[in-house]
Formats: sequence, C-alpha cells, structure tokens
Amino acid sequence: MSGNGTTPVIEVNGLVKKFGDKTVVDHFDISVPKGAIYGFLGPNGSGKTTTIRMLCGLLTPDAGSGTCLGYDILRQSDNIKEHVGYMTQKFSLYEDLTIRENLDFMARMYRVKDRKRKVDAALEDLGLANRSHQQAGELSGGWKQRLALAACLLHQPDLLLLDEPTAGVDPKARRDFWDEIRRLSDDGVTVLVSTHYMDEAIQCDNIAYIAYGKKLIDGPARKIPEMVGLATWRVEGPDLAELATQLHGKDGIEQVARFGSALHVSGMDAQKLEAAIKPFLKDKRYTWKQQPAGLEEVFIHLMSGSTDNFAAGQEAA
Ligand SMILES: Nc1ncnc2c1ncn2[C@@H]1O[C@H](COP(=O)(O)OP(=O)(O)OP(=O)(O)O)[C@@H](O)[C@H]1O
Repeated sequence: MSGNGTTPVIEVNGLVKKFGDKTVVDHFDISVPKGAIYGFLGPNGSGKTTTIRMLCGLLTPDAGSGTCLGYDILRQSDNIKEHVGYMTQKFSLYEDLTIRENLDFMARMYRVKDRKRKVDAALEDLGLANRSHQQAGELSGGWKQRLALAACLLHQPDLLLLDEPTAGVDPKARRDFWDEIRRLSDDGVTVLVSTHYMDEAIQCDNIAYIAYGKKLIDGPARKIPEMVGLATWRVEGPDLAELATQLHGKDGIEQVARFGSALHVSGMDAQKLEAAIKPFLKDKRYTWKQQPAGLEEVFIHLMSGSTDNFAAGQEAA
C-alpha cells in the first residue's frame, strides 16, 4: 500500500541537527503517507539514524518543525512514543533475560492491556512458545531480530521505525522479515526503514536518498530511476568478467554491474556511454541492448558515491 491521500503520518520541514560544529542533518523535509513503506538509503554516517530519532521525538532538532502521527515533534514527543515501534540498529533487548521476560518487560513499559495474553500470542506468532524460557542472548541473529520486531509490535504501533533492521541477518530471515513488514503495511501500519541492502530498498514504496545529512532524492520507488537519469545497456555473452575489465574506466562508463548472466553498463551521459560501447558492438559473440535503468543499478550508482560520509569530510558535500 503506498498511501491513500489522507493526512501524512510524518510531515516535517527544515530539520537540522548539529553535533559540535558538524551539521549531521541539514534542512531535511519529508512527507510520509499512511501505510507506506518508506526507505531511507544512504552511506554510513549520512544522518539516517539521527533523522529517525528526531522524527519520533527522541532527539530535539536545532531547527525545523513538523508532526508525527499528528503530534508536534518538538512538544509532544511522549504522545509520539506511545504510538511508535522503534527497532534500533543494535539488539536492544536484555540478553540475560528470557525471551518471555523481554516481551513481558516491553509490554509493561507500554502499559499493554491484557499483557499475558498478548505476550503468549506474540510467542506463538514467533514460533518461540516452546523456547520462551531461553535467554534472549542465546538466540541467533535472525531470531533476535524477530524477537525485537515482536517486542516493538506488542503495543500495536501505528508507525514502525526500523533502523537497519536486518544488518547481519541471513537472506532467508531477511525475506521472512520483509514478508512480515509487507503484511503490516497492508494492515495500515506505516513503516520507515533505513537500509544498506538493495534487495530491501526495492521492497519500499517510497525512497529518500540521503548523503552528508542532505536528502538528495526522494520519491516513489518506481520513479527514482527516471529521476536519477542513468543510461544503461545490457550485454550478454561469454567471459563477462573479462569484458567487465575491458569496459571499466572507459570514458562515459561509470558503472559495470553483474546481473545474473548479463552485465549492466551505465553512465550519466547517454551519448558518451554509447560512444564508449560502440567499439564493443562489433564483437558478434555479444548481444547488446539499451534499456531503461532499473532501481538496482541506480542504487549501485548512488551508493558508490561515498562509503562513509563524514569520514570523508564535509567539504565534499
Ligand atoms: N550523539 C552524537 N554526538 C556526536 N556525533 C554524533 C552523535 N550521533 C551521531 N553522530 C554523528 O553524526 C553523523 C551521522 O550519524 P548517523 O548515525 O545519524 O548516520 P547514519 O546514516 O545512521 O549512519 P549508519 O548508516 O552508519 O548508521 C555521524 O558522523 C555520527 O558520527
């Protein structure tokens, strides 16, 4: 579900956060429709976590204003927290408490009514009813993440904030996790998720790409490739690794990425790209086809800009 034209769940303008003399979030605006899965993408240190924390009232912005779930982010953070489920980057439950104790503790924190039944139901849904007395610290990464999600859903939040929720989790557990996120979104829960993974980014309805604390691109996921304007050719044939080596670094070719049995060769200047590819078209072992850039190559393009924002220095912004 990607929004239904009602009042946005999050609507903020001009958010700024500074730590010392470093501007970590720089005039950030966003409007998040109800039920949307909104992806925050960007290199390490680009300000995603800081932005998420300001949106739910955990951190006070130095400038800017807005609402989250209809509450003022500056003055009504307690109301916001009651209706938000926030899954932090690091496992934030108690490793030396049992699975049940962790859920029970969270349910008490949120003053969940009919606590025992809700905790039992969560354990059942998780498939952990038989292991409820096991310490949370003994769980694998994937199970810890499912437990953390279950814990932040106990109070039935309207908005889920997920900060790199599947870092270090295997692909099968990631897929299961995303099936659950999609189900929640279909039920009207709005989800804001920061991620580094491409396979997660393509699951999002909307995407904001953030670098150096600034939002560079923002829009419906299906429109992002057009907005970025990357030109792409697809090539199939033998010895793709060798071909990739030959293509790399040619003027006009900014990116060569392997997609299954093909290479996607991309550049921002369509004419330069075509000129760079022209000599290769003579080799009849290869089939070349021009095609619109997909989200995946666009993300590779965006993410390859920088690996760590602030480590590289803000002057690059
Ligand atoms: N409390 C703080 N005090 C000082 N600097 C901070 C604080 N919190 C974050 N920062 C800095 O602000 C910048 C943005 O950090 P933030 O965690 O918001 O980025 P991020 O995009 O979530 O990064 P990552 O993807 O690595 O989690 C980083 O340079 C970080 O070191």
